[in-house]
Amino acid sequence: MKTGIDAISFDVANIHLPIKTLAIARNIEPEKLEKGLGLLKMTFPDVHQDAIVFGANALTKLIIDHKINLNEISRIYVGTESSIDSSKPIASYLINLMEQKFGEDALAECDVVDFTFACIGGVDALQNCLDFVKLNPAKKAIVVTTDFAKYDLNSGGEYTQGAGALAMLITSDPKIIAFDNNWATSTKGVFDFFKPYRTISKEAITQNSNNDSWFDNLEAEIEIHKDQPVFDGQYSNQCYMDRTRNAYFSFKKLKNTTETLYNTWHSIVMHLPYSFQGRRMLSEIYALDSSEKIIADDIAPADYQTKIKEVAKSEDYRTFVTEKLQPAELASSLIGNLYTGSIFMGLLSTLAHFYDTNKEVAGTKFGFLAYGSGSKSKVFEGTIQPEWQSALAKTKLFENLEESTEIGFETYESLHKKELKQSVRTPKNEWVLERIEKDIPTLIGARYYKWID
Ligand SMILES: CC(=O)SCCNC(=O)CCNC(=O)[C@H](O)C(C)(C)COP(=O)(O)OP(=O)(O)OC[C@H]1O[C@@H](n2cnc3c(N)ncnc32)[C@H](O)[C@@H]1OP(=O)(O)O
Repeated sequence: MKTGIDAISFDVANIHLPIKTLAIARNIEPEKLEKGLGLLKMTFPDVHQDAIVFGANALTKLIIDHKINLNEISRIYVGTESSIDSSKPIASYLINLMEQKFGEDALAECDVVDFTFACIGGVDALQNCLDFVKLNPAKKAIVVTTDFAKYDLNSGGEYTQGAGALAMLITSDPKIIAFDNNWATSTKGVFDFFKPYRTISKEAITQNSNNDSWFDNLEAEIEIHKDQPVFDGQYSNQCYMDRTRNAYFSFKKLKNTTETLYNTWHSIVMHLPYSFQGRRMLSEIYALDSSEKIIADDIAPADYQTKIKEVAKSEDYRTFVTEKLQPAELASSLIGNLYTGSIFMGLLSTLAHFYDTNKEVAGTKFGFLAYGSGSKSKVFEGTIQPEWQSALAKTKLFENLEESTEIGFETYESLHKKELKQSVRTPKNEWVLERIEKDIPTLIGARYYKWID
């Protein structure tokens, strides 16, 4: 029996800052960001958008565009690292919004939950849903990945920001891709990137707030949770490389093959926190798994990294990147980081590219290398299904991204600081954040959303 993705929808922030504008404002060479990291545009949420809005929009599109009968949906599992609540999952908000749109009992018997493990939470949700459908072939599940990748102003992560969601229907008769049963995992507990609760004084908050009454009853010190992570960029890259390399070679063992695994994959889809992360991280695996022994067994440790860098610059590796990785990078360059959604956007970008260029890829195998900080990697593979093109006909990824509205640097900074009160774009056919309760004691912090026709 096959299990996999039957349909995909997405919603990304539809305003963006050109990366060149950010580079100039921050005194960074634009070529470093454009040619070194592959960044062109950075999407950013509008005033009325948050992770719940993106998730609800992607889910609503999936249900409407693919005429999904909600009685058939047994699970909605959400991958996210942008939760706004330690108790109530984003999945609970999504159910509430689907009830508003499709009827009070629309998903009354559906199991819903959030999965959090940095950027790999969506892959964890997918793996669970695939297992569920394998056991219950008549049932269907939906995986939603939704995030706002927000970094501090002036930080090394600032140029990798982005925001949006994907929703994927998982069935036992998938039209887009069927996943194989082998999944390899590599895990290690580290602090490369995380979003801890931090202690902050009431004085510091009130000094930075224009709404003092909100803080009147607070203690002198409180714990706050920031959207922005604490991270060590170069260390996070090292963890990414170590985990994916280990998972890749475990995957070879699972498959009991000595063949160069990446040669068996038509396309490679990796977690892309920025467009060129995959190509910068994969050169080591490319060299180690080569039949030509690019890296000799007796190489001195001091020469190892130099050799990997040489491989990354070689003509052979560049050709390999163009053929196998570049299609997944295209959307990332125009969006930025989607955290849990990045790997799935890579899949959609690859398929949308082949769709737009009329390339038939049915029957080919795609390899997936997922990563989440903290840290965990999963390697798995799937086969593209004969009906992938008809299943993607409505998606129009690149046409949609073309319609994004450019914003200037001042607008970006005021959105980042939450100072802007009026949306940049007038919402249409989408969910919006209406208000956050500030007064009723039993509802303080509750978020309310509405659908705008
Ligand atoms: C969240 C996760 O998924 S964990 C894994 C990734 N980590 C993150 O995303 C955390 C947040 N981001 C960050 O910390 C940073 O943005 C990082 C670590 C991703 C990048 O760090 P930076 O210090 O900005 O860049 P770094 O020095 O590593 O690389 C710059 C690249 O541009 C290249 N470059 C620099 N200047 C130029 C130029 N003028 N023209 C062309 N290329 C240039 C460099 O050669 C280098 O590429 P190479 O190593 O392939 O040769």
